[in-house]
Amino acid sequence: MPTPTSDQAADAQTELQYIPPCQLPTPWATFALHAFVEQATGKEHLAITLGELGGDEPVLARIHSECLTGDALFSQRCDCGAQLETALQRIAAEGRGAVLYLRQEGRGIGLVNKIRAYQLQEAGADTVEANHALGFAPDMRDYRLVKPMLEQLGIKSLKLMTNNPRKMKALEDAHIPVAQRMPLIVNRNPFNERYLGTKAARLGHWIPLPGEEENPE
Ligand SMILES: Nc1nc2c(ncn2[C@@H]2O[C@H](COP(=O)(O)OP(=O)(O)OP(=O)(O)O)[C@@H](O)[C@H]2O)c(=O)[nH]1
Ligand SMILES: [Zn+2]
Repeated sequence: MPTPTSDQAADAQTELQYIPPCQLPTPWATFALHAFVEQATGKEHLAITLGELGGDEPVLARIHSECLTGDALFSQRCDCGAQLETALQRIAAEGRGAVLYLRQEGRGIGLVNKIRAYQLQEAGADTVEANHALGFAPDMRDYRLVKPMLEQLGIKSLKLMTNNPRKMKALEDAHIPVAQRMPLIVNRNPFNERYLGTKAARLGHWIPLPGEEENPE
């Protein structure tokens, strides 16, 4: 039996079952909600889309990592909930776009471990040190699913809302065309000041420190 090539192996790992959309009415627009079931893990990923996504015009998009505490429980410890809301609002205003909602909670360490990491942060660690103390790399996320999800949706290239250089690099490595990066700096508050500062200083995020220019490009 022939040995699978690495491409075939990667395809097998990223095999996805596509579930066609239902409507998702929100305060800003009625989006289409698509699901993708990752066969290897059973994880249920989502795409929230608006408008006609085919064609050569880059699509306004956000690739969002699950953050139950921020996205659903209003946590002010991070900027995730506000980023998700702002992304949906901007897409509604443009009339066209997509949010890929990837189920990689806690930068890939899961919800329970994120709660443990938060406890360590309450005891003085920063977000990177807390991950290390729990035996994890600072960022365990994997963006290999993005390409097949975009292909299914007919999206050729992105105007990507992000401040994260690692995400940009991961997409480049996955040969996903990003025509433009759009900063998404929202909800700075006293509870997430240190977290955002650590993201800028230790994870390289393009987030200005207080007093710096908002758009570093
Ligand atoms: N392990 C860990 N995960 C966190 C922590 N705070 C937020 N997260 C997770 O971080 C992920 C969001 O990552 P971020 O780096 O904030 O943002 P990003 O989406 O990579 O970058 P942007 O596109 O610029 O927003 C979500 O999965 C959150 O659950 C934390 O202190 N520790
Ligand atoms: Zn968050």
